[in-house]
Amino acid sequence: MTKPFVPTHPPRGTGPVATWRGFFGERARTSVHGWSERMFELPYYQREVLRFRIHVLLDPPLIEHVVLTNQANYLKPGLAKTLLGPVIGTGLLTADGTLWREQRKIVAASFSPAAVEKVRPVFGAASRTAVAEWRSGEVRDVAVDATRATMLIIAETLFSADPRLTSDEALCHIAAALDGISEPRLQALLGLPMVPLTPRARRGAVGQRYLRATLNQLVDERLAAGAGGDDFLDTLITALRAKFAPEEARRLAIDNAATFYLAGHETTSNALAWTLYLLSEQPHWQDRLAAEAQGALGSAEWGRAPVTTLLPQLHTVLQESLRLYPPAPRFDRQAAGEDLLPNGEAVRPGDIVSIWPWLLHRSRRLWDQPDVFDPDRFAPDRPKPGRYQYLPFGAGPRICVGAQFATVEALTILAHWLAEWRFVATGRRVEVTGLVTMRPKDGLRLRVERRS
Ligand code: HEM
Repeated sequence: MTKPFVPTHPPRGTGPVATWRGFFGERARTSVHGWSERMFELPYYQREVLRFRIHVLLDPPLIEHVVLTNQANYLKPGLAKTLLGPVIGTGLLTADGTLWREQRKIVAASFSPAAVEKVRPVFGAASRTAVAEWRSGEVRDVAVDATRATMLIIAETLFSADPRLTSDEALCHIAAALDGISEPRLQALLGLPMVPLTPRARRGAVGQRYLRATLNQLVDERLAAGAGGDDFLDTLITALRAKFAPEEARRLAIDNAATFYLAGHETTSNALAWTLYLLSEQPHWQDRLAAEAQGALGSAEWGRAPVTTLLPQLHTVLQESLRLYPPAPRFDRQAAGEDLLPNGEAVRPGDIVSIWPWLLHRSRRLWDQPDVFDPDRFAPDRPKPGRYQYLPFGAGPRICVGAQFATVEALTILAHWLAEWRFVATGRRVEVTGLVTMRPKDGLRLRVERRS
């Protein structure tokens, strides 16, 4: 019997956290920092932050009500639109109502299981490119390798590998753009002008301008060439032009190019990094998965059967990793009208409802030993967790449109890497950081050793 492994998580306090702490110090940098123990037990919690009343939903029936049953009343929050608007405009992630529905219909086909199967060879090739320069025995930041691999994959699968999206310069700008997105949130909350005040916010603004300008250029070039190709961007432009007036179609093409470029790589790269961290601490799991991956990659079924079937143990580990470190640790909605939650709490127009996979996935009411790494909880012979209890990809009609893409991509990359390489912890403490997505603080430095 091996000792239960409790992977890293931020310290927890005993009492409620003061609101101001959300704007200064570690909690302002790390959204999952400083939650009190109580929050991992409660089904519901209410707090006021500046002029907003926030309902934190920690019980599956409450979540089902908001994301499914009465979802028409719950929109993407105004604050998120203010912060993300300069980068992703009114693309799929931030749009509501009819504009959202039309865009979802347009992009759904590009992310269907059949479409994802078609791009699996790209995932394999990117996995091999990423390790080409690795030297056995060296210590590397594998979080950076994961980001590069997922970024190349998005650039290749969605934008036919345009070099303006894959250069080192692009990589730096995009990382800064993402990092700077939530920096001016106090200004946004107070309704003040969104002037970048901190160095991080200024770097973010430069990165965001670079991304928008590059995608503007890309879309205009595609439009000038007739957008007759069959990659994601050309398909998107053609479908948008069939539905919207030319100028709106052009703007939505740029908004969605930015949306998919940003939403489509950072989350998956964080999932990869957290999985490698967990495995570096659990060598016996790593050896099991290496054997499974070697068998799958060498079989005639690779490339034909679904990766989830060929890599059942790796799939349980990925699911457990997404439970412990959901790359999107929270997502919110804002009430359009009045409502009554199933627990009897009244919701007023403008209230925020906040859904926290980070808290929900570690709730002591819902999980057995929630802080322990135990991939077997996802084994096929065990009962599946409830639909609204485990939501790394969200739930309801707005569930992540890239969930299948991300799962197949992550499993493919991990299979290639684990089959050939051993990832060894260096003894350095790993900590969590991030406001919008959750990643290892200061990267993930691991020793990589070639398996003989
Ligand atoms: C492990 C990887 C990923 C995770 C954990 C993740 C997580 C999520 C979550 C939680 C949502 C729902 C947010 C909400 O309801 O407010 C979401 C939405 C979305 N995701 Fe992902 N995502 C991942 C990968 C991807 C990929 C690979 C793509 C695209 C290539 C993508 C594109 C999107 C888009 C466009 C939406 C908005 C969908 C809509 O509102 O209709 N994501 N994602």
